[in-house]
Amino acid sequence: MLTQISLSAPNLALGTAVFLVLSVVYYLIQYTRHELRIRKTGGVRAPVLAGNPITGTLWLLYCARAQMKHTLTEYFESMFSRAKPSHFGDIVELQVRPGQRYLITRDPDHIKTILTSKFTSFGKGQQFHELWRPFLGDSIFTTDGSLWHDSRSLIRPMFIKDRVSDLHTFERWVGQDGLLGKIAEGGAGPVKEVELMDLLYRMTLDVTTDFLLGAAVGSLDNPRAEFAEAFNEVQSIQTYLTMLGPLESLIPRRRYHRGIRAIDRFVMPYIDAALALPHDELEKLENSDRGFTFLHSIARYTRDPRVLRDQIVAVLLAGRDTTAATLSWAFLELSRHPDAFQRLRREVIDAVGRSRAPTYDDLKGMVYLRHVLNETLRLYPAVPYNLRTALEDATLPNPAGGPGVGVVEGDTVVYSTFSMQRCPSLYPRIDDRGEPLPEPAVFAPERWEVWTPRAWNYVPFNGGPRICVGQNFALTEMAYCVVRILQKYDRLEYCGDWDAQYHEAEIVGRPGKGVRVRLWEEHVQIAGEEK
Ligand code: HEM
Repeated sequence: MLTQISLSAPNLALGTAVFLVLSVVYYLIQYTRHELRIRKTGGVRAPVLAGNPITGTLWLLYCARAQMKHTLTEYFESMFSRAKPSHFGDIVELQVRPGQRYLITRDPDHIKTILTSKFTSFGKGQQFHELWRPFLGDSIFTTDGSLWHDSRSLIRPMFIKDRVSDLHTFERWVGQDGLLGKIAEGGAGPVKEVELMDLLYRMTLDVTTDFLLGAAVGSLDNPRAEFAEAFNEVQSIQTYLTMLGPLESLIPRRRYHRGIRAIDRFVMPYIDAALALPHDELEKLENSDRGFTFLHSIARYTRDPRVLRDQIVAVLLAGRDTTAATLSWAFLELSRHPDAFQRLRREVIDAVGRSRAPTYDDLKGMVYLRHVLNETLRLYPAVPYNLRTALEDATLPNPAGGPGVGVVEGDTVVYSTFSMQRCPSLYPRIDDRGEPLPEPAVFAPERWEVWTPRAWNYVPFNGGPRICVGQNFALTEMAYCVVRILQKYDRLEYCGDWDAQYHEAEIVGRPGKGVRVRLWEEHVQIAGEEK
C-alpha cells in the first residue's frame, strides 16, 4: 500500500515540486545571507560572469575543456575582456553557489594584498590541504598558520647562501657526465639534435633528488625510472583535481594512489637510513664539506618519517619542474633570438672561457644572463596560475578608489602572474631614457637595462612571507646550466613547428611541444685554451 502511494504519478510530481521549491528557497536564503556577508565586509561584488549553479558549473567545465585543449591562456584573457569595463581592476567573479565562489584576478594590488598586507586572511585553506594531502601531506606547500611556519623554519637553513653556492651537485648533473654528455650523444658530428626539454626535466630531477636525498633517481640515464614516471603522473592528476574543484570527485584515483605508492617506495628507504643515524652523526655530517643533504638537515629536528617524507616530496615538486620549465622556455626563446644567444655567449666566454666550471661569483656577475632569466620568468612565470582561500572575511582594494571587492571566508581567489606580467596596461610605452620599449609580449632581455618593473608587477617567485624559499637555488642552477651549454655550443636552432607550439599549463607552465633543438659545437681552437 505504502509503495503504491509513494510511486503514484501525482505523488511523484508533487514530491518533486516540493523538493524543487524547497531547494530554490534554500538557495535564495543562502544567497541572501552570502550577499549580506559581502556587504558587511564593506566591499561589493566584482563583475559577475556566472552567478548560479548552472552557469557556474558551465564555466568550470569550460575551464577544464580549455585546459585539455591547451587554450587556458585564451580562456583566462576572455574572462577579463568579457567583464569590461570594470572599476575594480582586472577581477571577475564566478559563483557556483553561495559558499563556493571564485574571484579571478590579475591585478597587482590584489596579488600584493593576498600575499602580504592581508597575509593572514588568505591561505592555502582546508580544502586545498585535504585535496593535496595524499600527495604532499602536511608539508610546507599545503598548510597555513603554525604548521606552515614550522615547515618553513625546518626547510630554510638548507637554502642559505653557503649551501647554495656549493656548485658540485650542479656540475655532477649538468657537466660532461650528465646533461652535456647526453647532448653530445645527439649526433656523431659537431651538430647535435636533442629534445632539450626532456633532458632538462631529467637533469633537474637528478639535481633535486641528489640535493634532497644525497642520491639521484638516475633519470638522465634511465628516463623510464619508476619514480620519475610516477611523479609526473601524480602531478598531472593533481592539477586536474585542483582545477575541477567541486567536481574533483569525478576523477578516478587509482593511478594517482598507485603513483604515490611508487614515490614512497623510492623515498622511504633514504628516510629510514637517515633516521638510523644517531644525532651526533648527523651533526658531524653537517660540519663536513660533503654528504650533508636536505634530508639530513631536517632529520636533526624531527624523527617522524611521515613529516620527512612530506617535506621532501613537497620541495621536490616545488623545485624540479619549475627550473626545468624555465630553462626550456629560455632555450626556446634564445633559439628564436640568435642575437640574444650570441650576446649571451660572448658574456659567458668573456667571464669563464670555454671550459672552466663557473663559480657562484662568476654566475652572479653575468648581467646579461640575469636579464635573460628575468625576461624568461617575466613571460613564462613557472607557476602561471595560483590560488588562495579566504580564511576570514576581507576586501581586495579598488584601484579606482571607493569600496573594494568583498571576500567572504571560504571564497577562492585565483591569481595569474602569467596574465599580469603580460598585461600591456602595466608597461610604460617608453623606457627610462625616453626611447620606445619593446612590446610586453616580446622576449627582449635588453628591456631590463632600461626598465625596472614596479613593485608587484613582476613576481615570478611570489612575494611576502611565502616567497619561494628556493629562489636563489633555482637562479643559480639555471644560470649554471645555461653557462655550461653555451660554453660548448655556439649556435642553437629550434627544429619544431613554431606555429604548433603552445603554453601547456599544469601546476607549472612549459612548452607544450617540447624543445627539440640543434646545437652546433664550436670549431675554433683558441690558443692556450681547451675547447
Ligand atoms: C624557476 C624556478 C622557480 C620558480 C619560478 C618558483 C616559484 C615559486 C612560487 C611562485 C612559489 C609560491 C607557491 C605558493 O605559495 O603557492 C614557490 C614556493 C616554493 N618554492 Fe619555488 N620556484 C622555483 C624553484 C624552486 C626551487 C629550485 C626550490 C627548491 C629546491 C623551490 C622551493 C619552493 C618551496 C619549498 C616553496 C614553498 C614556500 C612556502 O610556501 O613558504 N622553488 N616557488
